[in-house]
Amino acid sequence: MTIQWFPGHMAKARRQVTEKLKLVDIVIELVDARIPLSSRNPMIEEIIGQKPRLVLLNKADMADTNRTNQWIAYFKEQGITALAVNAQAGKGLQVIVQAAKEILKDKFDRMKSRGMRPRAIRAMIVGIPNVGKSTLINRLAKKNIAKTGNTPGVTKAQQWIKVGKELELLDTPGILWPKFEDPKVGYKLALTGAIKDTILNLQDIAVYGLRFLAEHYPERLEERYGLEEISEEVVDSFDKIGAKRGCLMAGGEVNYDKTSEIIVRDIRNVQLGPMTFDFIGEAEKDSE
Ligand SMILES: Nc1nc2c(ncn2[C@@H]2O[C@H](COP(=O)(O)OP(=O)(O)OP(=O)(O)O)[C@@H](O)[C@H]2O)c(=O)[nH]1
Repeated sequence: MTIQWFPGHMAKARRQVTEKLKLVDIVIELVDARIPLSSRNPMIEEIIGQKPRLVLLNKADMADTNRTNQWIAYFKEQGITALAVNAQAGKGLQVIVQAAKEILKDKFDRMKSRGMRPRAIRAMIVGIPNVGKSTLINRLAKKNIAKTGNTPGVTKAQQWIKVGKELELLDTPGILWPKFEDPKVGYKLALTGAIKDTILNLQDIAVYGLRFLAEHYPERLEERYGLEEISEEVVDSFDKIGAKRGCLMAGGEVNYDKTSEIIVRDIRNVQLGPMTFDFIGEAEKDSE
């Protein structure tokens, strides 16, 4: 199964990102800390090419901290600096400028040795929908949105946001759409709110979520829904959850759509605790 959303948007977004890449020193790639692999655009390497990059694992407050640390180590092994942040609360943001400076040290040292005037690092944020791009930009911007008309090589004025003295951000982020062939990735995107439920079958998303919980966080199933395990016949578990949460139709039958909605919403809103759906092993399998 290949699901490709908005193929027209995809091509347009890609063109826009490619165009703006010329203006910046570094790309700040925002991924969802709950799905650091599934929330990346699969073409990202190809689109960004040799441009230096900083990866931010956003919504770290909603993810499993141990796994976030494992993912940071994983990116490091690939030669990529990754940081955990919470754009909403403004946590972890102070180190972004420092990390960007370190990544670009050689380039800026070379510029200096050629007698060029020191300037701020220019960056752009890219990421899939709903990953927190606007939240991060607003957090970093405070009130420092500045119009700079004279960016060399562009006719259209770009809006740059000053983040302290040392960093300038393009005010509009690049949107890179997710795309997947593996339905599992789709379920993870749906469970984290990156794609609408309507793209996939809601009951399938809920079943995936329940099975995932049973395998990796069984105690939380028990806590929230009073389930000790997910029965082979998953419908039995739906019956229990639906009955417990009052998702009944006239006649007392459990309403499976309503129950699915509750399960998906609970997972998405962290009612079952912070969790991470992607595992390092899955990344390693992909790169084989
Ligand atoms: N818990 C938590 N929520 C966050 C965080 N960052 C963003 N959010 C929430 O995630 C939702 C989406 O954030 P946006 O900033 O609109 O995401 P975006 O990437 O700009 O989305 P698009 O405009 O669809 O491309 C909002 O409800 C934010 O409040 C975070 O670090 N933690």
